[in-house]
Parts: sequence; C-alpha cells; structure tokens
Amino acid sequence: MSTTAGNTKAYADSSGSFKRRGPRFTDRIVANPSGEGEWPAEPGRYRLVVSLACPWAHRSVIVRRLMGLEDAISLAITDPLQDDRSWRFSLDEGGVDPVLGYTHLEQAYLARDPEDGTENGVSVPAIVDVASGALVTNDYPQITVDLGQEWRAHQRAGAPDLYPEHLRAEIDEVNEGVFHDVNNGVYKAGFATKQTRYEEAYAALFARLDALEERLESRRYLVGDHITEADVRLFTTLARFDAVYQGHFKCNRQKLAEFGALWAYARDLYQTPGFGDTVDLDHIKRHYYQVQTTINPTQIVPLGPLTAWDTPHHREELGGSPFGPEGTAPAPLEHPLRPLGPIDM
Ligand SMILES: N[C@@H](CCC(=O)N[C@@H](CS)C(=O)NCC(=O)O)C(=O)O
Repeated sequence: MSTTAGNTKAYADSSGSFKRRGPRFTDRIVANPSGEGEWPAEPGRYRLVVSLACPWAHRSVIVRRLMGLEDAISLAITDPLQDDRSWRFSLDEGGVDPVLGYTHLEQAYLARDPEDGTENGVSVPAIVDVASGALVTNDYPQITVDLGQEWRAHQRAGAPDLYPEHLRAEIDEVNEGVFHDVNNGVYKAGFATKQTRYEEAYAALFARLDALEERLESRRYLVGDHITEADVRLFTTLARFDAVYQGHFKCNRQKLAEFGALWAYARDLYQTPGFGDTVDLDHIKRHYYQVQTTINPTQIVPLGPLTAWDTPHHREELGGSPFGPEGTAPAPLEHPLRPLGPIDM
C-alpha cells in the first residue's frame, strides 16, 4: 500500500476509552472584532481546509454552501489518507495546496505556533489566514456557528438562519446529547479497547437514536420548522452510519436504513441542496478503512452498502420547509467537490 502506512496509534487511554482531544486554536472570525483572538470576517482572506471524510469538517462544508460563502472563503480538500505528518495536499498538483503553498496542513499549525502548534494533533476543519499561512481556528462547533452568524454581510440572498436566537437553548440541548452519544458516541464505540467501554457507548448511542426516532416521528426537523445547526450536526454522522460506523465501528444493533423516521429524515436532508451533494462516500470509506489500521489491518475498503439515499421520504407531509419562509436553496453544485481516482491496489 503506497498511499499510506496506515495508522497504528492508540486511540484509547488505559481504561479502554476513547478520549477526544479538543481544539488547539479557538480564535474566532467575527463581523466586528473587538480584541485579541478575534479576526475580521473578510472575503478572500481565509482558506477552509477540510477532509471530505471527516464528519466534523463536513459540517463546515455544508454550512459554507448553505450560506453561499464559496466566493468569500476558499476550500482546500485534503487527501483522505493521512501520512505520518497527518493531513496532506497530495490530491493537488505537485502535492501542494495552490493557495497556501503547503504540502501538509501541519505547516499552518506550526506557522501559528512553531513550538506547540501541533500538540493536540493536526485536525480538520481548520481555517487558515492566507497571507500569513497561519492557522486561525480549528474549533469546529464555533466555526459553523460563526459562518452562519458572523458572515451575514457576505452571505447569499436567501441563506437560512441555522441558529435563530429564540431556538438556541433547544438547539444547544439537542446538540449536547447528539454530540456525546451519536457524533462522538460512534467513535467511543469504535475506538474502545475494553468490552465494557464499547458496550456502554453502544447502549448510549442506540438509546439516543431511539429517542431521536421518536422525536422525528412528528416533526420534520430536530428543532423548529426549518433546518438548523442541530440537523447539520446529526446529518454528518448519519451520512456515514451504514457505510462506516455500523460495520467498522461495530455500531450494529441496526442500520440507519432499518429505522423508520430517522432514515426518512436522513434521506430528506440528503436530498436537500448542500447536504447530499457534499457527501463523498469514497473519501469517507477510504479514510476510515485505510487509515484506522488498528481496526482494519488489511485496509480493504468494502464495496457496499448499496444505500438508497434518493428514494422518496414523504417528510413534506409533516409541514416545515428546509430554508424557512424567506429562505431559498443554494444553487445546485455543478460537479462533485473532489472525486477520487481508483483505489491504489
Ligand atoms: N480535533 C477536533 C475534532 C476534529 C477531528 O477530530 N478531526 C479528525 C478527522 S475526523 C482529525 O483531523 N483527526 C486528526 C487529529 O486529531 O490529529 C476536536 O475534537 O476538537
């Protein structure tokens, strides 16, 4: 396997539990910066670096597109396979990102802090200040909220409000449970190295999915009548569920496609511009199955499942509309974001 040596690092601590490390840089990009740690929302100034494989980065790709910020913030897409220096730009000509001039995202972390820039690893999503090449933030939950709230002056007409004031408390509450049990829950199950830790994560995950199933039986979206941050955050895990988490991470009480409301909800979002058109199952499967070699030592990428994302969902019958009364859909994507060539045999 010439593309990557795989990854033999331990993901769990001595108790057998997966521990997420948290963001290294938490500066914010805001409409009106008022002090240290705040950068101006200025079109053309920043580059958003993502892997299409990564569920946390995927959120920012969706929100950038929903907000119509493509011309304001450029997008760099990494190779789904990291090497020993982590995320790299090997899909680009000469293996160099054409805007940043870097071969590895690590260089932006080190441009920001040469001593300790990479102490929490090198993670996506990351926003880089193009002129200095320095990392501004890798704080993924704040990134999506700020793309929605702080870039208003540069958003497209008809951009939805994903975090309306009057719904924030409820969105935050839903997000909290979804983060621990679902978004991060699948990692806790998949990276556990003790049976009990795995079983705890599995139980919490499916208890939460059962509760979401019930919630979504009578409402089209998680909070309110339109898409919000809560839907974006749940969607990126659901999009990977049957392809990766139910097999590779052993989250296999049932597939997403064996739920009722939750599966119809996921298809509804998938068919909403900005969601399904940013899902790339090639990037997703190759990353998980070829990088996490402690779980999949052969690095074989499974061909299935043949999930039918485009079938009718009938969720319109519940009322609600994706983009809100004044909102409109973003224009269709003209081509897939970054198709990959055949798997290196
Ligand atoms: N590291 C972030 C979340 C983003 C994240 O975990 N991204 C993954 C890809 S899905 C990554 O870049 N991992 C490499 C690393 O952490 O070194 C956090 O927990 O604050």
